[in-house]
Amino acid sequence: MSAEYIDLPAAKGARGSVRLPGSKSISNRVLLLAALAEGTTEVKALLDSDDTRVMLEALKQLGVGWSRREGSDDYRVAGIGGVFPVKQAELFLGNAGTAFRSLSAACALAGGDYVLKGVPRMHERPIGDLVDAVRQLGAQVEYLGNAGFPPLKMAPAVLEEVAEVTVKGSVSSQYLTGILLAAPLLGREVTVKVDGELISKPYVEITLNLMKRFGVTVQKNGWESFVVPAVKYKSPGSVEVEGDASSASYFLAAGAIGHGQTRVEGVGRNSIQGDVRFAEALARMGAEIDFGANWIQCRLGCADKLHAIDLDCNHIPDAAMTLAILALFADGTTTLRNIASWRVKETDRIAAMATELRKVGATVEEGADYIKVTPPAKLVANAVIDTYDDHRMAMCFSLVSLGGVAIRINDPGCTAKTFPTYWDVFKGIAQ
Ligand SMILES: O=C(O)C1=C[C@@H](OP(=O)(O)O)[C@@H](O)[C@H](O)C1
Ligand SMILES: C=C(OP(=O)(O)O)C(=O)O
Repeated sequence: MSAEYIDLPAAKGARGSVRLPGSKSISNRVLLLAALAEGTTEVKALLDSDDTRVMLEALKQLGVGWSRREGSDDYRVAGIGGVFPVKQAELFLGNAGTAFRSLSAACALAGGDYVLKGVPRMHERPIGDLVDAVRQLGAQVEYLGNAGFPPLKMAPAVLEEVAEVTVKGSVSSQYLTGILLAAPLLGREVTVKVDGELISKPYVEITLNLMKRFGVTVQKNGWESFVVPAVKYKSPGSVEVEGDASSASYFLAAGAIGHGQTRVEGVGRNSIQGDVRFAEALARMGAEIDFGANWIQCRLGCADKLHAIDLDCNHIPDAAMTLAILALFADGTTTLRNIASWRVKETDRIAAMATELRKVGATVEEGADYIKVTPPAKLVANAVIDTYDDHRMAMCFSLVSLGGVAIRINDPGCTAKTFPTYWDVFKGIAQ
């Protein structure tokens, strides 16, 4: 979608069932694991979006063969069983944190000359903690722009026989994920220690779960250290990607805001994604939630308003943005805490959320790591929302229309990062 804006009419409600696109976090991890593994992997229901496209393209440039089954989101990846065969490449990774951080670690240990770059915003997203960690292993990494940020230039690592590496966990969990995913390339046991409090922990659970499916069982000692054995990745044959739990949050919230009943299919009780716990927060706000093995359903039930909540959202940083919108429909002030990482994502999400929520009439207080949202007596109609090239800002603010006011969303095409078909799917549930 290349339109400058989309006008969403005031909707009376929301109802319906949505099949979710594939999980971004699972898709990009599985692609890298399948690439590094011995054997061929059939990857089913991969997310088709900007973030996975840059990952697929980068793997191709690094010499990994893959093909897509025509007319489907199913892929066959021919694992290389070790390090990348192409020893020189310049990779463009857009604004995909999951691709940038994991490929940085893998390329740094892969014995080649690589340059990794992205869009201007990616060059403002920190990566110093990951670079510091791979350097302990002997990686030769240089900053091409500002120290601590992409783009990065890598020369063949002079691998040292160190048995331990320490990574900081307080800015992004993706650095730890990157080191864990790449560690089996070392061919020896290595202990990865976490320095300081680790944020976004459920994403590391996804990493460990998928590494195990590819034959590498990491020994986890609390959240302090992880022992990665000297075992090579082996393809499990086939992997089916779950629906995206962060994308699910918009449709579940729609059911509550729109006083209807909505259902998402593709994630459920058995999900390995931490963002399914968004449903718990929604239940605390008064919505009725039902879980099946592979679906989640939401309705507001007899409550006519949602309850305000005060919640530590560190475990659900992405879906927590949807809670900030739900706060517009609550009976008091909602506080979302421990979300400092919002400031270094697609945009400064705390600032962006505060600015745009004020446009629809909310009273908002922001701090370094929290946001407090007090709803207006009446939502302002016809607000024009800026989205800051942040897919979640666009998807979040679409929900305001379900509260019975028209809204304009600028640059709706930015949802392509994780959900290119979002607007059609959204129109399908808005009444
Ligand atoms: O590992 C992952 O797949 C992700 C981790 C989270 O980032 P942080 O660890 O930087 O919070 C999350 O926000 C991002 O969308 C996906
Ligand atoms: C933070 C996000 O993305 P990334 O994987 O680029 O960090 C996100 O999708 O909300």
